[in-house]
Amino acid sequence: MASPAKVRKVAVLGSRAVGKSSLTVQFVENHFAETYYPTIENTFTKPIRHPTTHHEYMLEIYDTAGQDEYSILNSKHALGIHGYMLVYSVASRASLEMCAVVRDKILNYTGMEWVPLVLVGNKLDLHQSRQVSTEEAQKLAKEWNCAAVECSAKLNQGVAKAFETMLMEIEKQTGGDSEPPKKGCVIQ
Ligand SMILES: Nc1nc2c(ncn2[C@@H]2O[C@H](COP(=O)(O)OP(=O)(O)OP(=O)(O)O)[C@@H](O)[C@H]2O)c(=O)[nH]1
Repeated sequence: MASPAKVRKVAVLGSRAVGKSSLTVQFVENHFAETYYPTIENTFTKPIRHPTTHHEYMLEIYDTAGQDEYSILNSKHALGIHGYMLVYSVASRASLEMCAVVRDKILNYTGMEWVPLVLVGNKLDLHQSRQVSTEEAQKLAKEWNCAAVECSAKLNQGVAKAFETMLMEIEKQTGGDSEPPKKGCVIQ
């Protein structure tokens, strides 16, 4: 009998209305809704294959309510999480700035200097109203030693790649170990 796929837990974080739910729903259920319903908290699961090792994993995706500078990162955002997708809209500079705030909170909360992280620029289809260039996001990702991707949940462009990149970032670090890194103390 085949051994069960390894579970990898991913939290999707970022400002309100950047498309966290749309991205997740497009990836898991292959559809897109124009109507905006603010998320409270949702969990999704989907099998995924590592693009280079071709090993199969089960992704557990935590779609969160949008964060702002006053949100407190709670244990649900950090406990047992293997990787973080920090989502911004390419049409909103403020939402990119929020990714930096959220990243600081993750590092503070986990006590880590580095965690597997993907900077995800969504709403790539909004060419006319772009406020964040690809180069700027890549530069930031380099500073943070993380990956950067751009996508459109609406057009289903780059969506699967965003999650595959997340898996690769996680596996780069765990090297196949199923436990997320532990350091410092995590207050519950
Ligand atoms: N043009 C465009 N609109 C998008 C895209 N992704 C999401 N949207 C729209 O943006 C709005 C917000 O999308 P959500 O997925 O609900 O955003 P969210 O980040 O989950 O929002 P919160 O739950 O409040 O944090 C909705 O009206 C979506 O239809 C995209 O790729 N392109």
